[in-house]
Amino acid sequence: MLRQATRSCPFCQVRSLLPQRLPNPPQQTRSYAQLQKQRAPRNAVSKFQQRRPSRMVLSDTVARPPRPRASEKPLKKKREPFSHLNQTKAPPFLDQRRQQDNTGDAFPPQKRSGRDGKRTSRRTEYHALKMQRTLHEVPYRSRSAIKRNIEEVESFESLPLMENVQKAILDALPDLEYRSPTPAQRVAIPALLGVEKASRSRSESQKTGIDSFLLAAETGSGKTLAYLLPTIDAIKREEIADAEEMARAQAQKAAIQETEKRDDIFGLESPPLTNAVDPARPRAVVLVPSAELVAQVGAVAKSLSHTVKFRAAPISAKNTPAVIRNRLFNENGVDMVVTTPPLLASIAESNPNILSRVTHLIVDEADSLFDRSFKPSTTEILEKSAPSLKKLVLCSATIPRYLDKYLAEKYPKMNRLVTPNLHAIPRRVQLGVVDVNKDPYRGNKMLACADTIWQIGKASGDYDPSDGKEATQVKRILVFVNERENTDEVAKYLVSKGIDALAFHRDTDPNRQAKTLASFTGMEKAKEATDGSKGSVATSQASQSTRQLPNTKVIVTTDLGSRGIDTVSVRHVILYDVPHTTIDFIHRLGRTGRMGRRGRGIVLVGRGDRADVVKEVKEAMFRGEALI
Ligand SMILES: Nc1ncnc2c1ncn2[C@@H]1O[C@H](COP(=O)(O)OP(=O)(O)OP(=O)(O)O)[C@@H](O)[C@H]1O
Repeated sequence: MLRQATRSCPFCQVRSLLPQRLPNPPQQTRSYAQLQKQRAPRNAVSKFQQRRPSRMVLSDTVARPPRPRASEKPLKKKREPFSHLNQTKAPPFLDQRRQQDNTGDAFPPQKRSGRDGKRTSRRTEYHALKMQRTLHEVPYRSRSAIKRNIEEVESFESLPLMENVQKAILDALPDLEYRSPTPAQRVAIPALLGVEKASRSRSESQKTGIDSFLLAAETGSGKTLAYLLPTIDAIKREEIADAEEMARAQAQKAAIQETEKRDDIFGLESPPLTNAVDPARPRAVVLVPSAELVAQVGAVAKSLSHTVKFRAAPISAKNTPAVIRNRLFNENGVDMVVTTPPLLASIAESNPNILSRVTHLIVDEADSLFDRSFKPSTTEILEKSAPSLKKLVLCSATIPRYLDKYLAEKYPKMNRLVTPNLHAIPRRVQLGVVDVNKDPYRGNKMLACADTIWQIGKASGDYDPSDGKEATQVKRILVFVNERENTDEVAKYLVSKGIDALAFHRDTDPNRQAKTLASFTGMEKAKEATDGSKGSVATSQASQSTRQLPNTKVIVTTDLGSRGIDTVSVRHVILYDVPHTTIDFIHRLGRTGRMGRRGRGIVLVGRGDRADVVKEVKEAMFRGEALI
């Protein structure tokens, strides 16, 4: 009993009262803090951490070139909490700094961090987000340097793009009176055109013949044009160079034939040279993860091709074999193919020549395309196109650590093009939180979701700062759930509450999908304005309910709807489930507030949801900081 009492009370000093024969257990001498540690070891992980998919973690070194290998760098001593005490010699860096600094002040007022020991401004610590370890940190010093550099690019005219490519920009951005490049475009276009060719990249291209780029920029920042414009410019220049080369070769051949003909009077006349194009051998390939993105990027490429005159072939598994064949094996040839990796890899198996002329390979949404499901087909295409490849561009709004690590190993000299706001959600997007556990919902999330949609729908028209006028009458709301199985269930419930809602997932009927998305991506907007139709797909479903919410359309979707889709008309995003990672937060909230517009995200926090994570995301958004 006595021993038990002493064990349970760490401060108890009655150990000496114990009889000698009882062995003195070592833990009795430990402090309370030590006992606490013993109960909850430092490296213990919470249930949430155990469940967290370890690969979905954002990299904190996107902007930096990879570290030297272990064999190249000196071994660093591990830092213990009290390791700075009991030292008999000042560390060498302290001596050096003291020598440099005449004041002798060895400890600057600001926190020093980063591998290079440069001064960074003190930023807020996000503990819950740190547990998720999902966000990238670009030092604020680097962000300012990038900002200063991109300020020099004021307009598209100042970029060395070909004249007709400059003109084509008007076709790609038709509704805008004043067009200036976005930060992503200011960073990427000069680098991809070779104006700001980093020395690292140059030395690599001399070795391998491939210039590799990683374009990491926030959602809705115009990455599509950032890679399409320089690619189209390059393939047009190649085309001109090839035509000149061909003309020269033909002239040479004709001259040789002429002399041979003069010398050989009995020889047969050789057949005339044909200028037939080689079908299905594109110069550029754009890889994207979904058929919806194929259609979207294909539409931008097509809009540019009206002025520049090049042939773009968007092909996906949603097209019929006949359509794919016609687009790919066009008798006039094809310059750019926009597709998904599995489809192109399967075509390349039966037609190995298809990748034999590719000089530009763009991997959009690179974090998805280098994830487990797409990686085999993406790398296969990369390997097959390597002999002719000149430029490899990887592009994404989020760079997880597994991708950063993979790229550092595979392309150590990769040119990293990062925008100042990477991994931050724009401040013009507000985040609201609905506590589902409170009245009137009392844990009923579906009710909370329906009520939130009704409140948005009934509110008077939003003011659209980009238009300078009242926003469109129809309000479009995206609801994100974590599991695909829940999309139908939630959509059904919303319909029963008089809301025009649709589930959008991989198995949705393609025609219905296309129609629904068109209304959210702004393609149907013009039609609506002219014929006054609401373009609703689910109106008939909604009409079953007695009370109807007018002029509001809702799509209930998963990550499928969060990747790359340019939902310009969406002003409200509801996060029905708290996203598992900050990567998902960025992509889902990234569907609103695109390209300078304002937006609102609403998170429904129920039982078991990480309210602490939501709180820190909200704080980071308010401060305009990266979600680290
Ligand atoms: N320079 C510009 N000025 C105004 N609008 C632009 C400009 N460049 C692109 N846009 C528009 O911005 C919107 C978003 O572009 P885009 O889809 O390329 O973004 P993104 O960076 O790829 O987004 P995400 O990461 O979500 O895929 C599009 O509607 C596009 O037309």
